[in-house]
Amino acid sequence: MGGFELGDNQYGKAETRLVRVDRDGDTHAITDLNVTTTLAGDLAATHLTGDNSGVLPTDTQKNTVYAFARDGVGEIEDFALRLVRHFVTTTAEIKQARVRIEQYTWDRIAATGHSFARGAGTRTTTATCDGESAWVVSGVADLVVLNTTGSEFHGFPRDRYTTLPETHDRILATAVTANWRHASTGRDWAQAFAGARDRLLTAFADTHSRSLQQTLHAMGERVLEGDDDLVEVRLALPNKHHFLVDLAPFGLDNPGEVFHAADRPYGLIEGTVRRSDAPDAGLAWW
Ligand SMILES: O=c1[nH]c(=O)c2[nH]c(=O)[nH]c2[nH]1
Repeated sequence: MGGFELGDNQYGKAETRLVRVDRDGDTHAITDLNVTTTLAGDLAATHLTGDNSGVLPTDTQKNTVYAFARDGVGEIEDFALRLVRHFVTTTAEIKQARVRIEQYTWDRIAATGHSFARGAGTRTTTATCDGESAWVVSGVADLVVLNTTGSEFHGFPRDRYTTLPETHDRILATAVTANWRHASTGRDWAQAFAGARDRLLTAFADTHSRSLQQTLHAMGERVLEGDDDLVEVRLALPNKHHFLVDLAPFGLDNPGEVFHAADRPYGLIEGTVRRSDAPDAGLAWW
């Protein structure tokens, strides 16, 4: 029986979610990245003896991504190059570095200089029938939107477990799931969808938000206001938290530019807006 030997190995920080905001007066730009760093080199010691003297922590790799973003990101190729060159030149044992970056592209929502949508979302519908009547619900899922300003959250109750600071200016981001109930079963569905989606986007963008709940209601009202055939809209809005990264440990300030786009947990805000004289929903929501 032979012995064992250490084979290929590498390590790093997967999926550091970085959002950078560049503010030029009232016109903002966002760079939204998913960054994975991978390092390899003379790392036998940690595997065989637990000697970590050559192991640049994955936490440090994540911090480096955020700290480098303080100087601006630019093209992702340049940002990735800056990082790999840094990693192979600062820790002697690290001989190879790989930085993979996914960049999520956002479109501007025309209403403001600080509102963005990531993709068009997914169009959805549910039709139901009980043998006599039929109902149609249409909607959109995964319509990801973000405001870089125009969002506050304060005035909430505090108890011994409350740590959340009051904020008068935060990033507000959500992935909209919205479903609207039609009164009729025959109409120009494509036009109705385009209109409702557009009104969701503009209401999100031009509502100065004091809570996501308030924004939800404004979006629901806007959907109904623009289309007499729509009688009820149900919305589910995850609050996709963006936390300002503390760059002070690296001697850097962070005036609202570099954010950690957190994945979980998230606030989940749900609500319905309906016309006071909406007809009975029947099986519409079944
Ligand atoms: O818009 C918000 N609504 C909340 O209910 C809430 N709760 C929280 O922690 N942050 C926020 N933000």
